[in-house]
Amino acid sequence: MVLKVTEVSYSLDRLLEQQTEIESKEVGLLSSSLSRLGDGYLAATGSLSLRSSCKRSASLISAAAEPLITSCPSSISTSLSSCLTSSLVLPATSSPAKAATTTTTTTTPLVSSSSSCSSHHHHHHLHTCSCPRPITPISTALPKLRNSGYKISDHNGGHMVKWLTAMKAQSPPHFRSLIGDHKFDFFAAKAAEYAAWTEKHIPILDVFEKVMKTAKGKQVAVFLDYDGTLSPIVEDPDRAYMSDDMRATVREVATSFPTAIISGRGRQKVYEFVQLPELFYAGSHGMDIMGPADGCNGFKASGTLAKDKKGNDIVFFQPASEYLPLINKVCKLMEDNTKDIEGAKVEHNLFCATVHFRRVKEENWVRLAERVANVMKGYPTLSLTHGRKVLEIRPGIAWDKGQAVNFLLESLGMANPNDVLPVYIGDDRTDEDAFKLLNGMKHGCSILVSTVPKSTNAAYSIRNPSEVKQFLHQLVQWRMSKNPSASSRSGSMTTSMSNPTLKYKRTP
Ligand SMILES: O=P(O)(O)OC[C@H]1O[C@H](O[C@H]2O[C@H](CO)[C@@H](O)[C@H](O)[C@H]2O)[C@H](O)[C@@H](O)[C@@H]1O
Repeated sequence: MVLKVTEVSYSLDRLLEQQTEIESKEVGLLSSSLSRLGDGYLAATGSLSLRSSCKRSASLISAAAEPLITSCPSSISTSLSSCLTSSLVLPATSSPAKAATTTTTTTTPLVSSSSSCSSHHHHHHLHTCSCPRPITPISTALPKLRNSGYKISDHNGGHMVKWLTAMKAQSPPHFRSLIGDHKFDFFAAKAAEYAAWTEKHIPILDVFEKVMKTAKGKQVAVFLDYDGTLSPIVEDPDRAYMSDDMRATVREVATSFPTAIISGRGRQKVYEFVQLPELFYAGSHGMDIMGPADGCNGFKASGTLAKDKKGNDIVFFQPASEYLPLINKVCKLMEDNTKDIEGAKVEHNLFCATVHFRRVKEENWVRLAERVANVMKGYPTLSLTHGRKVLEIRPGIAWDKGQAVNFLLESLGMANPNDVLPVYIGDDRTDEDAFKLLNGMKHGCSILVSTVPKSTNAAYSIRNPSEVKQFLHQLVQWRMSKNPSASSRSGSMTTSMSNPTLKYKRTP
């Protein structure tokens, strides 16, 4: 009996998205357990090669595999279940994951049977033969947006409904409400969809060497989104911590390449999470850029010079500074107007305000969006965008993450497209502006973080923060192999940017 790794991995990812309590260490552990198995199969007949040292991980893997287990005949399901839950269980001996049946895509159905196979008619049977088995169309399983009776009536209404529908589609599949073969088919079809999507947005880890060959003779610059890229998505935005491992990796990246974090969050908040003074930070979707005045990896940015509270020299650029009083006002209004909606949260991101839907019951989403639209009506100089279960209010100026990357490249003296290879990794709609910028350049490596197919401008894909860490690590290794003394520059980056004094004035 075989289970496809991508199936378990996919349902695990969905499950992890729903968990708020998992430490990122465990997430990494789980993901790497599965990714070590490649795109092959978990053979439950002999030994599974999943290993871990954490009981909670085991039960999570077990839960992730639950939809598959319930599709098996009970004898197999019991042994698989006990395999998965007996806390690791499994000798790291041979690699059944790389069984002869292994393929790199999942377009082949997870289970199959010979043409004479009678098990097609067995309701809870996991097939082991090779005839194709029909897959239930996913659309029947996708949840629909429920209308609470409110109407979104402002000029942005059309977009708003589209965004809410997109948000809904991002919700983890409700596999617990599917039964038997439907669960099985749902995950099989989803995995096949993802595999087809990765043909257009190739997994960067699969083509790392090839892509890095194009970096020969060029300066690589690294731009990283924060939420969903360096830290896993969690329910409470105040608890979106990055792991110590990830921090150490990002620090290494910054000692090897000019590096910036480009986030929708307020810059101060993202700095509190990352705590690395040697980087550039662009908060509020790029409207609040700051970095060490003595540069990053030998590259210095131009901009307004200032000092932080500790007296260190910093350089900053705030193209929307005059909007600050307005954003303060709208943020307050938004809070007052949404406080009766359970789970709604307004996050003040300095030059942007973010309204969170994640902890709001889906039947109240339209109601919340209506409140946002009503407040927005009074402020035509502001604009509205959407992200992962958020609506974001921002200054209506032509400035976005793409512009911020462009600004940083120019101010770091890296504007010549022949000499530079920018790498940008992000997971959200607002990262698309940066992907577009890179695509318009001569060289550029745009990478979307996603475990599900998404419409994107990114050329490459990567599954989750754990894989991002792996990619960044490979990048550092690549740099070291080209220039073993590269990391020695790190010692010079001593500027501390904690609690910097901000000056809200337009910079030249
Ligand atoms: O540009 P980013 O660094 O990705 O920031 C975009 C938004 O990220 C945060 O929200 C997202 O992550 C939260 C924590 O995991 C999650 O609860 C939320 O649903 C996501 O949308 C942040 O809280 C927002 O302020 C940022 O704008």
